Amino acid sequence: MIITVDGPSGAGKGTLCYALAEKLGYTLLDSGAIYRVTALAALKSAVKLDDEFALADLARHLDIQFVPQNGEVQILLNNENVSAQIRTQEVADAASKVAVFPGVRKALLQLQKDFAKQGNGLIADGRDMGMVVFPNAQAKLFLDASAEERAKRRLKQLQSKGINGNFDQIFAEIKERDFRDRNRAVAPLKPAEDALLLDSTELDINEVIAQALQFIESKK
Ligand SMILES: Nc1ncnc2c1ncn2[C@@H]1O[C@H](COP(=O)(O)OP(=O)(O)OP(=O)(O)O)[C@@H](O)[C@H]1O
Ligand SMILES: Nc1ccn([C@@H]2O[C@H](COP(=O)(O)O)[C@@H](O)[C@H]2O)c(=O)n1
Repeated sequence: MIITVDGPSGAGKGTLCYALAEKLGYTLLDSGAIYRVTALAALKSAVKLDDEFALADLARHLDIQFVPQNGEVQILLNNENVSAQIRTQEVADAASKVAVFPGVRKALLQLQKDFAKQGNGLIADGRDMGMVVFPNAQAKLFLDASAEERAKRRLKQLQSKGINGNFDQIFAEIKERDFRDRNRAVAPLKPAEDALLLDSTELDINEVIAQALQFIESKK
């Protein structure tokens, strides 16, 4: 079974997908990490973030590995563990810039589809999982939350890591990334017609997981 979870930044997709993968024993595809690694590779090699041709070439030749370790997946770029580096705000912002280019998206498509070949079921987390990468998925979810709630969550997440964040700045960054993700010409962020829309603004994580599991069961 393939389950897709799409939605904007900070809606709780990663948290939900991790829990679903654990509960169901499925493979997890964090497609955002692939865009982040592409962006990091560009930043490291001084490829400009507006050079579609060079970015697509970089994406086609990306040396990326996903290495399971102690229940987590470590992400390697050119054999270097970049799991922490790809989580910075700079890389998130760069990822949403490189993700607008059709050439980049095309170059990364097969890599994402290949995750379904592992055969034990797949939970795919991203922006275009249900619409583009796995249009035939059996269960599609679109997880949303208000931009203000998502910014609050991101601030709390930073504070829990001992990092001081600024709410207004995080709120502005979330809205900017939403705009870019929702308005790009190719694979814009939007729910598939057959997706369950789940607004988590007023739901805690356990309620989101319970509703998602109920929906998945109904699709089995
Ligand atoms: N329903 C919820 N209620 C409160 N906090 C939540 C909820 N879901 C997730 N969170 C928290 O919000 C933060 C962001 O969640 P998460 O990283 O899962 O979002 P995301 O949609 O995967 O974001 P991105 O697309 O940017 O990776 C985390 O700190 C997580 O613990
Ligand atoms: N399927 C996807 C996944 C991600 N993106 C872009 O990457 C950025 C980072 O994603 P995170 O989920 O890790 O925050 C995101 O803002 C998107 O621009 C994408 O286009 N398609």
